[in-house]
Amino acid sequence: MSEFTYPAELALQPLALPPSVSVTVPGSKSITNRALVLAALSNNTVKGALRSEDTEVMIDSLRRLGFLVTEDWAANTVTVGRPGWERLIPADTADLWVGNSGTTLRFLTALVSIDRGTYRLDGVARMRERPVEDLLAALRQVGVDARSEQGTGCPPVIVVSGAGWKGNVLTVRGDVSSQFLSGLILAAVCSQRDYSVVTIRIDGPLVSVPYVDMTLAMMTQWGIEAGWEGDNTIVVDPHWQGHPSGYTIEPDASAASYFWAAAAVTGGRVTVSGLNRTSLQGDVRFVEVLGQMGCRVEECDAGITVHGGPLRGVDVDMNNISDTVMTLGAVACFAEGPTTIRNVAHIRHKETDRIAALAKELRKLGAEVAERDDGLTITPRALKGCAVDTYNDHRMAMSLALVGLKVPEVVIRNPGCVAKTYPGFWQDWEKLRG
Ligand SMILES: O=C(O)C1=C[C@@H](OP(=O)(O)O)[C@@H](O)[C@H](O)C1
Ligand SMILES: C=C(OP(=O)(O)O)C(=O)O
Repeated sequence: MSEFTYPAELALQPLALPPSVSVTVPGSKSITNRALVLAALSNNTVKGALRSEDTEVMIDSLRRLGFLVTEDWAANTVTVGRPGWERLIPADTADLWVGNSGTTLRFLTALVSIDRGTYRLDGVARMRERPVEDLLAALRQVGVDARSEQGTGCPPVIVVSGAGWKGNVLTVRGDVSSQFLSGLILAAVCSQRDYSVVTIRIDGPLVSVPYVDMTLAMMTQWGIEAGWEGDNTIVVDPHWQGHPSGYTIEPDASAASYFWAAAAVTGGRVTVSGLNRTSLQGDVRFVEVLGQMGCRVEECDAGITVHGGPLRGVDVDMNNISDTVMTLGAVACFAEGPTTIRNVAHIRHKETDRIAALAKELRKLGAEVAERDDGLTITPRALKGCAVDTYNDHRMAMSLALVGLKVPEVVIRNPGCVAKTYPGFWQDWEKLRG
């Protein structure tokens, strides 16, 4: 992302006045990466796309797979398609670099299995610690030779496919990441010519359910019948019924959480435009947690507005909105009474071990934090500014920025890690000054 440069450390200045602003955040990462895959299979244009490291590795990988991609970032529009109709995946061999993008790794591992070919997917050091074995095991059930190159259950991943999936029934575990299931649903679209449905069963609990619902809702928007059958089975009709002519991406609700939370911690008012509760993104419900803490939440045509006020601690199950755990962790430091976050053990497998990282950095800032396997309890104490580490995790950086709105001398180390999903975050954050 050449447009932005970042210092090694960023010293934050607290706000002089509570903000009273309306902001626009970039397109959703999760919707962009799904839409790029669907566009690649159906020759389509994605509008309002997010440009960030996670979407750039997706676009670069699609090119390496032989898809034709035209980018017009002045209009945030990307067009993707196949050069011919003989193959579903144009290149029969490719080496893909997924950086630290979980969605790119998991969606493309599944996608490349639908055609004959040999593919390798690898990423940064942390990506080599992020699990993918449950997805590989599911692909082996339909005759795909899918394995972790070093036997670690993590990337690098090798996928050797004969001629797509043999069979139409798979079972996948869902307790580590929902992205395995979303990848299989996306790939199922073109996986079969011989069956009328593909059935994917979920073995055990499923985390991050709203992301699976997002995948299914997008399939419907793209003319594919896919949906739940009971609580633990997904059925996909692997035949297109037609495609949209162009597809528009919503603003990113996880990115919006930092701005709504800014209103909460400062007692100000912040509107994030372009989002409402009918969003495809579960993270839009983060505002309900702020509502429980004492904020007033207002939804109108322009977007969702949060009005801050005195905050009280809450006890919440965040399994459905786990990308906002760290946002809430920062807000909790400014509430009356403790906040307990539950049922998010799976966030230990993300860009960093997010439970451990959040506990460590909030303690450095002065909060009292009790860590459990599946979450944490944050008890507010007097805070003092210090240099905080971000663990190369964009959400650590953007969440800790909230503390810097109120507490002097907060310094963010490696602020450039925001580029994973929000390269212009620091510029937009300055808009809180009015
Ligand atoms: O499907 C998706 O787009 C995502 C699913 C979630 O991952 P998990 O299912 O691993 O929790 C979320 O954390 C990630 O940022 C995006
Ligand atoms: C966990 C995240 O991303 P991913 O799993 O797609 O790398 C995230 O954006 O917070």
